[in-house]
Parts: sequence; structure tokens; C-alpha cells
Amino acid sequence: MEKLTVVKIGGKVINEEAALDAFLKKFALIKGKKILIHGGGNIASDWQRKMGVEPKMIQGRRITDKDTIEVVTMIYAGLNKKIVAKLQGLDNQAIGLSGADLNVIKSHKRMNLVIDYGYVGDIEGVNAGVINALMNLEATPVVCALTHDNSGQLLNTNADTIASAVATGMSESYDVDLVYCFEQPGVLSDFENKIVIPVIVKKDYDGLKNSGTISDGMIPKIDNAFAAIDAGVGQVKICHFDAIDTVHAAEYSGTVICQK
Ligand SMILES: Nc1ncnc2c1ncn2[C@@H]1O[C@H](COP(=O)(O)OP(=O)(O)O)[C@@H](O)[C@H]1O
Ligand SMILES: CC(=O)N[C@@H](CCC(=O)OP(=O)(O)O)C(=O)O
Repeated sequence: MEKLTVVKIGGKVINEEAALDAFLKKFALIKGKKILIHGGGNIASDWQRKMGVEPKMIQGRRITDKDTIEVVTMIYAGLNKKIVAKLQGLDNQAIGLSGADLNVIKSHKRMNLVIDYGYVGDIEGVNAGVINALMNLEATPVVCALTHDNSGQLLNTNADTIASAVATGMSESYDVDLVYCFEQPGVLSDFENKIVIPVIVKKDYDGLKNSGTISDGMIPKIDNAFAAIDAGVGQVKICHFDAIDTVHAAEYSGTVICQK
């Protein structure tokens, strides 16, 4: 099967121009088909605060009321265009997408009887055929954290989850490598000394959570990684954004998440 590299970057990388440029320079050099998924959650939070609104997050998900969906739409879609322009500047033919464009990712508004998440979308499906057609035009899809309900409403969707769903959707026709890039060298067992856990398998995961070694935003990230693996993605890597050029190389020094 042909190799496909699906990479996700978060807002902390995007927010620092030098980090984003350094990452994109290396991403642009990845050979073969590739897809970039990006977040921007901390940038949305900064703008909410500038507007006098304190962001509300529950279990890593933003409570997205009517005003907030307007704000995140402008921010995530705007960042998407900025990243596409930078990739074009690096001679990478890129196409920016929200889930609404070409109906790439359909979702439904999250139904939760206890917490009203507002305009947050839970993914129903990824249109792998359309993504494939774009890649066959030599374009690299760049996907932001917005999906849609097919009735005219955009919905805010966690970018880690989008990456997992896109990787899963493409895994029927490709040998997919899903890579989560962030600001640490990998999943760490020791934060102070930056000791990376090289491999995490399912049977060890609960212990790592229970001991507090893995916490906060890393829990949904690894949950999304295992969801992708369970659905057919070969393996998932979690590494520093600066290490994106080593993901297919022997010197890779980040974390690999695998079934067993
Ligand atoms: N064991 C761990 N190793 C690395 N990061 C961890 C670990 N446990 C918790 N984290 C936290 O998880 C964060 C990554 O999750 P998140 O902030 O959601 O990333 P992103 O915005 O890139 O999606 C790291 O910045 C770190 O603070
Ligand atoms: C529903 C929900 O929480 N959506 C996320 C989407 C952005 C995101 O995931 O950004 P990072 O990858 O940079 O964290 C949010 O608004 O924060």
C-alpha cells in the first residue's frame, strides 16, 4: 500500500512564527502524499480574553456558544489560510479546508444531557474520496478544526480528533502514519529531564495515567491515537515539531503508540 503521512500541529506551534516556519520548512520536504491538520486552541483563547470573555474548557473541549463559534471560525479558518500561504511559499501545492469544504468532514452537534457544549461537533464521517482526489492533483490538504452538520452550521471540533478521524478514513486505501507534533520531545516519563517513553502499548497506558505520568491534554491525544490504531491505522507517533523530518528515519527519537 502507498504510504500517507498525516501530521497534526497544535496552537502552541502555530502561535510562534519561528516555530511554525521551522516546522513547515521540514513538513514541505516530506516525500509522498501528506495531510496537515492544525489546531489553534490557545490562540482562540487569547482572542476570547482580548474580547473580555474567559474561555471555558471541559475535558479539553471548548464550550462553544453562539459568539464563540463566530470567533473560532474566524481564527481557525484564518490560520488555515496563513499556513497554506506559507506552504505555497515553500513550493508545496496546498489546499486549505474546513470540514465544510467539499463536505470533507460531516459531524453532528454534540448531544450531552449534562453539559451543553454548544456548537461542538462529533465527527460522523470523513470523505476519503474527496481527500484522495485532491491529493491526486498533487495538492496537500491542510485541515482546520471546523466541521459542519450539512445543514449550514459550522461546528468546533478538536484537532487531535480530526487527525485521528482523517487518518482512520484514509487507512482503507493507504498505509497511514499519523504523527502528533507538539512542543515536547515525545510523551515524557520525566518532565524535568525530558525523558521520552519510546513505546506505549495499550496494556501500559492505564498504569501511566493512574500514576499521573500522563495527564491533561496528553490523555485525549493518546485516546485519539489508540482510536486510530483500533480502526486500522498502523502506528501513531508523538514527537517534537522539530523532529518531523525524522518520523520515517531510524534516528526517530519520539514516542510510538502501537497495539502491542
Ligand atoms: N507525559 C507527558 N508527556 C508530555 N506531555 C504531557 C504529558 N502529560 C501531560 N502532558 C501535557 O500535554 C500537553 C499536550 O497536550 P495539548 O496541550 O492538548 O497539546 P496540543 O495543543 O499540541 O494539542 C503538553 O503540553 C503537556 O503539558
Ligand atoms: C471542541 C474544541 O475544543 N475544539 C478545539 C479546536 C482547536 C484545537 O483542537 O486546537 P489545539 O490542537 O491547538 O489544542 C478548541 O476550540 O480548542
